[in-house]
Amino acid sequence: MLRTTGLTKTFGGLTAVDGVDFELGGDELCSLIGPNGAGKTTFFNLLTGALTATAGTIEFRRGSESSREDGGSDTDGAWQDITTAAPHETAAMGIHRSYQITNVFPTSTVFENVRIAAQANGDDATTFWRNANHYDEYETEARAILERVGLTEHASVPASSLSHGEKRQLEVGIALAGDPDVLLLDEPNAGVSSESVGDIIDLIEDVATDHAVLLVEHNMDIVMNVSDRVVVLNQGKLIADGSPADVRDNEAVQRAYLGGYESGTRHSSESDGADAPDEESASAEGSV
Ligand SMILES: Nc1ncnc2c1ncn2[C@@H]1O[C@H](COP(=O)(O)OP(=O)(O)OP(=O)(O)O)[C@@H](O)[C@H]1O
Repeated sequence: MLRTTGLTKTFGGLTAVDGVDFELGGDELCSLIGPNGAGKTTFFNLLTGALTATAGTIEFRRGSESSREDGGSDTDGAWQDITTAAPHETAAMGIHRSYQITNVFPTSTVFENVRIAAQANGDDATTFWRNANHYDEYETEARAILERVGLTEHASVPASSLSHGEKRQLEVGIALAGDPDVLLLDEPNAGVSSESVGDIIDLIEDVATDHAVLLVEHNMDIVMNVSDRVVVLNQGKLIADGSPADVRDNEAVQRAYLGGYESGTRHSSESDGADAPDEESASAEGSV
């Protein structure tokens, strides 16, 4: 569905992403882990077109075998080179991300945030005279998404009044409103209270049932439990790619990142909460 070949990004003398070969399958929930500064966010920004690669390629292939059998579009099945695509182009193709830093319209209601996102993705997003039926469709779609992310009862409150964990749920809802094939989730658990972590895990697992998901997450208990596959970046290089158990037992990964990881333990390099202005405290046990 999404693959990179030799993907590289340099900032001056620093190589943040270094020759990464990676492929994400259509039905996969793959976690991207690594120490602070390993290049994970830069890698996300390259995939969405927010940053332009220094070298290497990014390709996207829309639709799985099953969706093609169901009558997918003409471009289904063909790899497209999207290395130089801009963010609005990757979004239009079906690659969406939720942000590590809360990215909602704070004074709009929870419902409006999702409806606006659905409308922005709609066929008539650039048309001044909108079809009233389409408007109804966006409302229906927004309500279905709020139900899915567990925010129906908060639909009419301003987004600013949500707890940090609920804002994370809203961010995933906004990303879903873009009708993505690939969801890039950037630390959806960061800053979420330990009581809310279960909701976030349920949400990640739910969206992974019908989307390809690439998850950046520092909480190893979440990573080990939800992932089909784990890839590890260290100093920009991909140093491991395999099942959660294989990666956990990989010596290079233990040295670079997981040293001493045991289920339910915390480690000093965690970054959770740094971007969390809300009252809820740091994320769950098990962050590294
Ligand atoms: N715009 C930029 N200009 C210069 N250097 C940058 C820029 N963005 C990232 N870097 C550097 O690139 C390296 C990788 O950063 P990146 O944010 O991708 O790491 P990360 O794995 O996401 O880290 P974290 O887990 O802390 O979020 C770091 O050394 C960072 O300082």
